[in-house]
Amino acid sequence: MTAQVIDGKAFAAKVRDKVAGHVARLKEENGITPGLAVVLVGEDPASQVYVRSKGKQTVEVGMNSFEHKLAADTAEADLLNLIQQLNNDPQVHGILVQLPLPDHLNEDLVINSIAPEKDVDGFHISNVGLLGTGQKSMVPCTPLGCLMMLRDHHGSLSGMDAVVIGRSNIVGKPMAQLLLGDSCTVTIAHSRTKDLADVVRRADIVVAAVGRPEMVPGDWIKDGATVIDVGINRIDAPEKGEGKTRLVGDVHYESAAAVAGAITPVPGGVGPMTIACLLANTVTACCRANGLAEPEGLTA
Ligand SMILES: NC(=O)C1=CN([C@@H]2O[C@H](COP(=O)(O)OP(=O)(O)OC[C@H]3O[C@@H](n4cnc5c(N)ncnc54)[C@H](OP(=O)(O)O)[C@@H]3O)[C@@H](O)[C@H]2O)C=CC1
Ligand SMILES: Nc1nc(=O)c2c([nH]1)NC[C@@H]1CN(c3ccc(C(=O)N[C@@H](CCC(=O)O)C(=O)O)cc3)C=[N+]21
Repeated sequence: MTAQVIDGKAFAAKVRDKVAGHVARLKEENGITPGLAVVLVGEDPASQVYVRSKGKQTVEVGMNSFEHKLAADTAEADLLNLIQQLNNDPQVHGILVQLPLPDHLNEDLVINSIAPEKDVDGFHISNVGLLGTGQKSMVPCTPLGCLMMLRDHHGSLSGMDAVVIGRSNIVGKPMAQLLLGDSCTVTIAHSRTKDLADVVRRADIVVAAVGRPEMVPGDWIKDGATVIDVGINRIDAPEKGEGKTRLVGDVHYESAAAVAGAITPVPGGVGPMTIACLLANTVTACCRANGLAEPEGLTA
């Protein structure tokens, strides 16, 4: 089977259009402009690229973007103070603290200091608990984007065998919760999993979120399975010229695309959906904060 390519870039553009429509209505009918605050600590080049891209897309859909860039050696108390200010600022409906944080900062403490209703990443312990118990929450952007693409492709996911490779708090675990919520039979694999190849071969849906370039080969994929590749790995690309690099996923794309039913590419798959879902979560947060009806089709 040759896989259908799931075009995350095109899907993300549609999600952003919907978001822009809701933003326009909020402005016109309610006089409210949704606002997203992004906090970046330090100068990690990849993080700087993501933050710039988020800011640009936030403005493009008509929302306010507030960027806070702090020095790498910022004291924890100063960061917590800034978050407190943003929590209290009625212009700010969503807060994102870019991860990873420098080592001297306690990531859990920082994330849990964000007001849960403004936690558009869905990383706060309240949101994690709400998601785990099937209650209304803020859903982490990357897994939400994956779920939207899966639902769009399959309609119902009920009864499907899903394998999530990776158990991080930001991707693997919430992804597994969402798939369970849609009645998949879910397996979570990780670095201690025995016979990973055999586990993956049983899956109708494979979500790879590991951070190891091209570690999942095509011969692990069941014929016709749907493959969602979350990995973003920059590797050397001497074929493009000296010192050049390129992005690859956690799945070996060519061999997997030869057997899968559908597959997301890297780049142009999950990545763009992550940012689109961040914007969607910000509109959702804004509507909830103002007691307005939630936008349809933008939440889990
Ligand atoms: N597209 C997007 O929007 C986003 C992409 N990413 C990308 O997704 C990938 C994963 O990110 P993240 O979840 O933060 O990563 P983490 O490093 O936090 O987690 C990686 C997971 O993979 C598991 N793992 C590591 N090695 C193996 C192995 N050999 N076999 C099976 N499992 C293994 C680890 O297991 P264990 O727990 O046992 O150590 C861990 O659970 C990265 O490439 C990241 O860049 C991340 C966020 C957003
Ligand atoms: N608090 C927090 N929330 C996050 O959601 C978060 C984070 N911290 N830290 C880092 C990871 C990573 N992440 C990505 C977002 C978009 C792309 C993306 O748009 N990728 C493009 C390619 C971009 C490029 O060319 O480098 C694509 O896949 O097509 C990738 C990765 C969000 N993360």
